[in-house]
Amino acid sequence: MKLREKFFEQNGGLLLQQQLSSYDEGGFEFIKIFRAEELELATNNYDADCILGRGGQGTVYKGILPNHRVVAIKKSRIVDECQIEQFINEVIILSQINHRNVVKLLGCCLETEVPLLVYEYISNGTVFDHIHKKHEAPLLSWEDWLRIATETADALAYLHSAASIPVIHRDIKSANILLDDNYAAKVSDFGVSRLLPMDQTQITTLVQGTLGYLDPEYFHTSKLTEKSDVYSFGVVLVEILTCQKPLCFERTEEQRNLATYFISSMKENRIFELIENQFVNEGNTEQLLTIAELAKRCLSVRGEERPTMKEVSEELEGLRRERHPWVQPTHQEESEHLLSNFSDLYPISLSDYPYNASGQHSMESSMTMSMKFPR
Ligand SMILES: Nc1ncnc2c1ncn2[C@@H]1O[C@H](COP(=O)(O)OP(=O)(O)OP(=O)(O)O)[C@@H](O)[C@H]1O
Repeated sequence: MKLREKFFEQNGGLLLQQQLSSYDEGGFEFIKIFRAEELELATNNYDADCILGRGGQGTVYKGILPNHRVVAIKKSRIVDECQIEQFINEVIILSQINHRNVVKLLGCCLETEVPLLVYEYISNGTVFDHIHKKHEAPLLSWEDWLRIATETADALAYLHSAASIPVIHRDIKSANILLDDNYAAKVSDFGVSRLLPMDQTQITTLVQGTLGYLDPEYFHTSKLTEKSDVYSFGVVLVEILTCQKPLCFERTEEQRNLATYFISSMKENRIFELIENQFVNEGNTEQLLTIAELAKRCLSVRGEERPTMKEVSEELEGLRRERHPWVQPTHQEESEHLLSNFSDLYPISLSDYPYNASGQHSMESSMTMSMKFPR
């Protein structure tokens, strides 16, 4: 067997072909299979100067194809079975999705030692960088942030209900929302996303996600529903409103987890102490309060009390359409410690959720999880 064919098989090529044909007859047609040489040429042989970023799954390079199209190429880290699964998963999910606020997968390459994914290039970095690296560029206006939040909510509403098979993203965070030339939001990183069969409203899974954004109910029960993305989106909303990181060990214990700190500030009518000054100065305090209320509902401990992403997106869209009475001015700790803190912060009574779908006690499954630390 030729080396290319060996890698193709090793990289899950056959599995991918098989999976794609079982989901959607046309899915694979939109995805180009790149030759290894094409991508080597595009990235000047994966030159370090072309690196756009690094994530849990691997390194992302900027590349230029012979037709001058600029692309982002994700090169998986040393391959193990779990990463191959995440890789195939991302191809399958993204091949089903077509939305202006979801990053487009253009193709993949399987004939190399590690699999490669080729996306449209999104030029303006991540929401995380824009919020937390204010020294590098001025903070966008509140109006821009409201639009970015609305676009993200719209993409999630689409994933949950309008895509051919509902998709739960499972790792919504500001670092996974990219911004294009016009600062339009593009949801990315579908490595741990799940397709939700139509006849199932929840599935039991290994808990995946990023601390600070992770739905406490899902954390305790391992039962995955769309409402976990609603929770994580709520954290992103609070992150935008306050320009603070979801988890920060430099803050006092009661302020460490932004979501809980935000909720307690709401209860004590101290929310304007937390909201970014620039947004307050821009003038629409009523709108900021409405968004804070919406974020609070997204962060409800019980998933069933959270709104759907469709409701969230409609509410945000409604706010955007309102006429504005203002003018827009031109360390890492031990994971066990973290997880026990997380349980303390969200004291859900486990007796409320004693069993998961397979009848096991939910604690059992919440012991096995794949958790990321926010960068
Ligand atoms: N389509 C793209 N266009 C431009 N830059 C991108 C693109 N996709 C990813 N990046 C950059 O590469 C970085 C890492 O990408 P990504 O988060 O998808 O990798 P990952 O390995 O899946 O990470 P994670 O740990 O979140 O799973 C991003 O933070 C971003 O800076």
